[in-house]
Amino acid sequence: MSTDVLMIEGVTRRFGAVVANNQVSLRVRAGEVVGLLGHNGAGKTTLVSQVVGLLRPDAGAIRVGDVDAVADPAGARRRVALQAQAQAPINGLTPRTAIELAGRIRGLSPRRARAAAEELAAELDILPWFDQKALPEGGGLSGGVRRLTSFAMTVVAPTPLVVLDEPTNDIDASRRRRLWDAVRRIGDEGAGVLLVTHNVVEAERVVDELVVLDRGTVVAAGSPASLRGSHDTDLRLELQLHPDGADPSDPLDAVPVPITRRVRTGRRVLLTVPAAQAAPAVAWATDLRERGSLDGYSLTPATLEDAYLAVTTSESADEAESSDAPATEEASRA
Ligand SMILES: Nc1ncnc2c1ncn2[C@@H]1O[C@H](COP(=O)(O)OP(=O)(O)OP(=O)(O)O)[C@@H](O)[C@H]1O
Repeated sequence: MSTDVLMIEGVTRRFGAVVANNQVSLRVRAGEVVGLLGHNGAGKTTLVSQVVGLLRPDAGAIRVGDVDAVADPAGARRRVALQAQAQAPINGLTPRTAIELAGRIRGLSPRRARAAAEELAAELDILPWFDQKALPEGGGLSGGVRRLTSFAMTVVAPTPLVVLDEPTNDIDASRRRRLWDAVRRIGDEGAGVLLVTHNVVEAERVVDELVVLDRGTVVAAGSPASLRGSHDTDLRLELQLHPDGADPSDPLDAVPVPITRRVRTGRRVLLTVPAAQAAPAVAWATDLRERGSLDGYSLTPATLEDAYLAVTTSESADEAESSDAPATEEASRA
């Protein structure tokens, strides 16, 4: 028997002229955490909506376990726990009640639901607000505590497939770390997890596989190590520009070492440099900083984020709307 808890094959979905998903294929096996990465509007939520039966694909197949999710969306839905991108409607409830209720709806006994809610609240560090009511218009509980409560509601009972759509939005750094650890634990306990996120750097710690969507199409897929792959011998030289934004690496000819990639986000410029060029690159950046042409710089190994930028950044980066997406990118000069 296949251990696939989710199999997506050749899924295409259009909205008028927009091809939101174009021949997308991916699979999630039991015990595996698969990250789905992509810029704003890449088609991630459209894909998730089809997995849970909220949208029908124009073409392609989706199976959740042994169920054909296109023919039997209700049957598929019973095998999926979804944390949607929108906050769960919990006004009038405390996190304790909301998580227990979700557990009861998913078939836990009252005793087991109570115990599971308390364990999750401790794991996610939300006990200080556990008995505090969510009030209308965002009152009573912060956005981060609401998001963590939604996550706990999603994972309170075992489900073959867990789909998390941007679960870390609004959450502070220390609780994000707890949430990532909980995601990994849920996979290790046997669920398949499809994790939609913008957070490439943090997701790398917990995912087994990554699928990168760019304008509806899968442009890369594989383990974090294999995606970093060819970039292992590259270094990242990050320049911090002055507030006036003057960029000493523009034009690229001004840089005395070969640059394989240049991406600018605000006052940050990421230059990908071959490892063999580390010494002249540092000498150049040090000189610029001493002359006051830079606020600072750092030289580090290339990361998964660099690999991600390499596959998603087009020469006309006009879709780059998100704050963590590149603003501009220049072509290579290897
Ligand atoms: N109901 C809809 N009607 C028309 N166009 C839509 C609809 N839903 C999504 N789209 C379009 O489909 C494309 C993919 O959108 P989608 O929300 O799936 O992207 P996303 O990767 O989830 O983005 P984000 O990271 O911003 O949530 C976008 O161009 C979007 O404008």
